[in-house]
This record gives sequence, structure tokens and C-alpha cells, in this order.
Amino acid sequence: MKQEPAAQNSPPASPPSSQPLSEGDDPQALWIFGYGSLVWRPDFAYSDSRVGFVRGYSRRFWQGDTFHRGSDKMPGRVVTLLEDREGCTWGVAYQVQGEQVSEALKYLNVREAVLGGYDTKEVTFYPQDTPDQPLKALAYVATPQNPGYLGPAPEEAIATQILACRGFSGHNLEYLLRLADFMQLCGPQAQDEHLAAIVDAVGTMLPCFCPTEQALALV
Ligand SMILES: N[C@@H](CCC(=O)N[C@@H](CS)C(=O)NCC(=O)O)C(=O)O
Repeated sequence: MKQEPAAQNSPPASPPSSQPLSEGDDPQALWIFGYGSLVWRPDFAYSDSRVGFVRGYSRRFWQGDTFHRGSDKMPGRVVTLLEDREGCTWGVAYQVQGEQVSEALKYLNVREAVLGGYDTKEVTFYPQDTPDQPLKALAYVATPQNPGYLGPAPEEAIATQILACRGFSGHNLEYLLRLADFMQLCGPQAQDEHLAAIVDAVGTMLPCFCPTEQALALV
């Protein structure tokens, strides 16, 4: 898949610090939960990361995006979390410590809040390997009150919108497929029917949407 240049506002991705401090060393340590583009492009320095899930939320492509994956004229669709008692959303939690905390929050405030319309919310994160040792984490959630919120739509309509949009961080289709790739890596216990239905709809429409070689140039 074509690597899209990072959004202009994002600092160069940096690898996690080579000597992660143990959690006890830094009371400022913070976990940040990513469940959309953050699972493949955190673009902030972190000390540790865990794959896992949050309960009580479902992931939905119900947030409009006019910067990263869309434009004012053609807003793309990105994900948010919907409160759902039966829901379970898989993603990645990143631990930031020391100076990483303020740097990550400053960066994410621009990328998520200012440019994306997301608010912060505390969630309980269950690492895949140690679900009996849950962690408190900060998540960025787009609520229905934010101006970019698009809300529910048939998965076929969402797929059509994703196929048609691109923004400063790349094509909306890349956003969808990278998230689908991540879910594949999580294994069979990680299910997301909404995501899978949109990927299926895209697969059905892509050949009609544009010839194969053009489709491949999209991502
Ligand atoms: N807050 C979610 C969604 C984040 C997300 O996808 N935000 C958009 C802002 S609209 C973004 O950062 N996009 C960057 C990209 O598409 O590469 C997460 O934790 O991953």
C-alpha cells in the first residue's frame, strides 16, 4: 500500500524510547488508547504499547473528516466510539512517560481535537495478554455534539464515501484498509462486524468504481 506523507501537522514519527522506565518510576505515566489511525500511525514517542480492547464501546465510521481523509467539499469518514453495553473495541494502548506525556498530549490535541473534533475520555483497557490486569487509558472520542459528526449510515453508503474521499493524510480507503489489516493481526477473537461490512461493500464496489489499475493507484 502506498505510504502517504504524514499530515503536515504531525511531528516526525519517533521510535519508542530505548530504555522504557518501569511504570513505578514515573507517576506521570499515561496510557493512550488508539482504535483508528492511532493503531498504525501514532506519530508520538511512547515507552510501551499493548494490543487489547475496551468494553462498553463499539467502533463506528460515524465521524466526518475534512482534513486528514477528506475535504470541506467531500468529507471522509473516520471512526469514533459509540457507547454500547455489549460492545468491545480492539486497538492499541501506548504508554507515555516523563516528557513524552506533554509532547504526546500537545500533538494529539492538534491532530485529534483541533483538526478532528475529538474529545478525551477515560476508558478501561484490557491488554490481550493480561486481561485480568486492566489499565486506565485516555481515548479520543468524537461525540454527536461535535460539528464534524455524521452519525449512522448504511455500510454501503459509508463505503461509497470512503472510496470517493482523500485528505492531507491520504486516501480514506487507506484508513479503512489499514484498520482492517490491524484487526486481522489481532486474531479471530477480535471481531468488528461494522468494519467488516464496510470492507465487504468496498470490495464489491471497487471494480465498478474504477478500473483495477486505477483502484490500485488509490492506496
Ligand atoms: N481517536 C481514534 C481515531 C483517530 C483518528 O483516526 N483521527 C483522525 C483525525 S480525523 C486522524 O488522526 N487521522 C490521521 C490519519 O488519517 O492518518 C483513534 O484513537 O485512533
